[in-house]
Amino acid sequence: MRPQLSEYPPIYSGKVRELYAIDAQHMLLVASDRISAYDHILTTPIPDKGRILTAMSVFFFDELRVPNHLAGGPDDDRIPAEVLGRALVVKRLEMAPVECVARGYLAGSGLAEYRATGTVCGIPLPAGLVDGSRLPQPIFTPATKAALGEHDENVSYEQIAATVGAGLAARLREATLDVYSRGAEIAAARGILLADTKFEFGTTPSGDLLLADEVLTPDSSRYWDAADYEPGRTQPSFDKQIVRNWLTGPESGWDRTSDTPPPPLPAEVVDRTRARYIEAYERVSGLSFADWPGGSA
Ligand SMILES: N#Cc1c(N)ncnc1-c1cnn(Cc2cccc(F)c2)c1
Repeated sequence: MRPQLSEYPPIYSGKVRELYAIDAQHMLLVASDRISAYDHILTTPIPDKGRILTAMSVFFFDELRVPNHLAGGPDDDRIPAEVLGRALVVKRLEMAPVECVARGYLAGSGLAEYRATGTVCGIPLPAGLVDGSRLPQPIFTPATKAALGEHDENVSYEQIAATVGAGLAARLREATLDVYSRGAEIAAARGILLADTKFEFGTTPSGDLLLADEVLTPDSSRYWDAADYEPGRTQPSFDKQIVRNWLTGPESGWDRTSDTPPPPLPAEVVDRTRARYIEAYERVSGLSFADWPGGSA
């Protein structure tokens, strides 16, 4: 008999995910069907988004064979039926206060910093790079964890070393670049470019460094379709472009420069977006989402 979610005390509620306490050593990490766009949490959920992104994390945890915080499988008995397939039992860790970002391509805040300084997080880059340029090699561009609703702040490696110590900083950089590079290689072989990603790591009482949080999902990474890749412009998001285009198009009636919240999404936009998430998972993993636990089936 599975427990009720209400039996687990809530610890933290993020934009699209929640964290609950199971016991002194374990937590329940729950991914919702909520989607964000233009710094707003939309009122319309994308059915199965939580399950699809949980499946993606589990695929990469397994495929990359990285020491990680998973304490059970997606059908672990401690997972309540109402969140089965979109929740994972994880080991409770001492989390490093660092957003461990790896970038293989120039986009977002990295592009803005490069245009202003020629560097990202203090790392000098070649002149002449444009929006979407592939970098000569992936770079570690850490950030401080911002409060809910705020943007993380890019910081230098030296600042991270001063915060967490040189030893842990070096371990974080090495693990971040290793996991990103191998994950990006798997995805690229299947026509999906992982432009950048954000990892979180934690340590066990015995000092082991484990990969935590979600891994290489479209919420923690930029997913681009290799078939549409063209440096010199903003690349379309594999998963969110349908929503972005509708919200900024004439049909939504929404002005993203206003303070008004985005309107609800039409069913067609929801359906196409759900299909994009499933396509991303099935292309990257080679697995069928129909085989993933939970859902109405
Ligand atoms: N993962 C993990 C983790 C762990 N294994 N041990 C201790 N703490 C964390 C932890 C704390 N904050 N977060 C971010 C986060 C993730 C998911 C949902 C949320 F609401 C918030 C992760």
